[in-house]
Amino acid sequence: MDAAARRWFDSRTFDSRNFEAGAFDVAALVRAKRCREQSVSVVIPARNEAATVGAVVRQIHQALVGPGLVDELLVVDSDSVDGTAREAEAAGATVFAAAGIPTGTEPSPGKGEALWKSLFVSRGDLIVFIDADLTEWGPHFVTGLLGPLLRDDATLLVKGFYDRLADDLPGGAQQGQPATAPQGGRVTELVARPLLNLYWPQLSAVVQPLAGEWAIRRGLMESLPVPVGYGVEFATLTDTWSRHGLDAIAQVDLGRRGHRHQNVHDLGVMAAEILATALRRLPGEPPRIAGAGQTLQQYDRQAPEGWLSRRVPTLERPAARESPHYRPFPDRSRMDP
Ligand SMILES: O=c1ccn([C@@H]2O[C@H](COP(=O)(O)OP(=O)(O)O[C@H]3O[C@H](CO)[C@@H](O)[C@H](O)[C@H]3O)[C@@H](O)[C@H]2O)c(=O)[nH]1
Ligand SMILES: O=C(O)[C@H](O)COP(=O)(O)O
Repeated sequence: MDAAARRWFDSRTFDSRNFEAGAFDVAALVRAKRCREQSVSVVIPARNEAATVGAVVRQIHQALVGPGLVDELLVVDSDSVDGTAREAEAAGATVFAAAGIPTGTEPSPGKGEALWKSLFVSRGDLIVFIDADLTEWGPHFVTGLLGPLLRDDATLLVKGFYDRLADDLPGGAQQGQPATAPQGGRVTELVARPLLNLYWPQLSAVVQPLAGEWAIRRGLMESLPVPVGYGVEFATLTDTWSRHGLDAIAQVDLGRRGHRHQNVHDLGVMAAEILATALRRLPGEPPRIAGAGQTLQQYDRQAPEGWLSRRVPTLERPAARESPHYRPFPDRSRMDP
């Protein structure tokens, strides 16, 4: 392993269960938050997650909003056509439709778009992103991610990591038996990790570079360009490293994580988005993405004429703080009790 990556792993990896006794405890985090005059937003991007978003919101609401750790709990509804917004609201979230958030830009579908737009409607100094499709997880995801940010001002970005459950893949849990090996994270293992090892070896010790559970200081997030699609995690990680160095990043072991798996054709589109995000960031003249590269052709016997033509979103939003629609300073008066 790259020596810098190894040193980083040894010094910047934490465990949400035993990070210095009490440091992940809700009461201790609330004290640290108040002492540092920080406010916290939890943002959950959700596209057609009616089946799971309610439980995710409810658990965070019950465990962390009441005690005062999370100041606002937002769901950004990313063009859902199911009852996502209704479920999220009933569980206690404030819901914004991504397409309705005024940013002066033409709406574009995608997860990155939802995260970028959340900056325009949230107020926290610290922002925690949590996926809406989680099936095995807990509120310690949020406390774990906040711990390093509330402990050390030099930490700007915290990535979660975990064993990724994949019950239906080889090595996954079968018939009630625990998994022999976590086999989840196909795009992570087949695309993101090889890319990082080849071109960003300093980041090769980030255990889950694509984790959808991460926390970031607003001052950093508002300064970064954001791919509208699934490139958002890869971009945030590599851009934070190139602008602020390795020690601005920390990672936290959150245990185990289960989520809804996408099929391999859908993951193909995600992989293409991550490749486009990475190619754009390679040193030197960025290779042009040909017009036709914006679609991915996938063979499918059932499709008309045998081929699916999938759009690959490669658009990136400029740093939010460059937008005249962006309010740069959180309105703390509305957040502190
Ligand atoms: O257009 C979209 C697509 C997804 N989502 C939401 O984003 C989250 C993650 O999306 P998902 O389709 O579940 O992604 P995964 O297959 O789980 O992909 C992994 O890898 C992605 C690429 O890095 C990350 O963005 C994900 O968070 C991470 O879990 C979920 O809450 C989705 O509802 C949106 O809000 N808008
Ligand atoms: O992060 C990933 O690699 C994708 O979310 C795919 O995950 P899965 O293989 O566990 O479905």
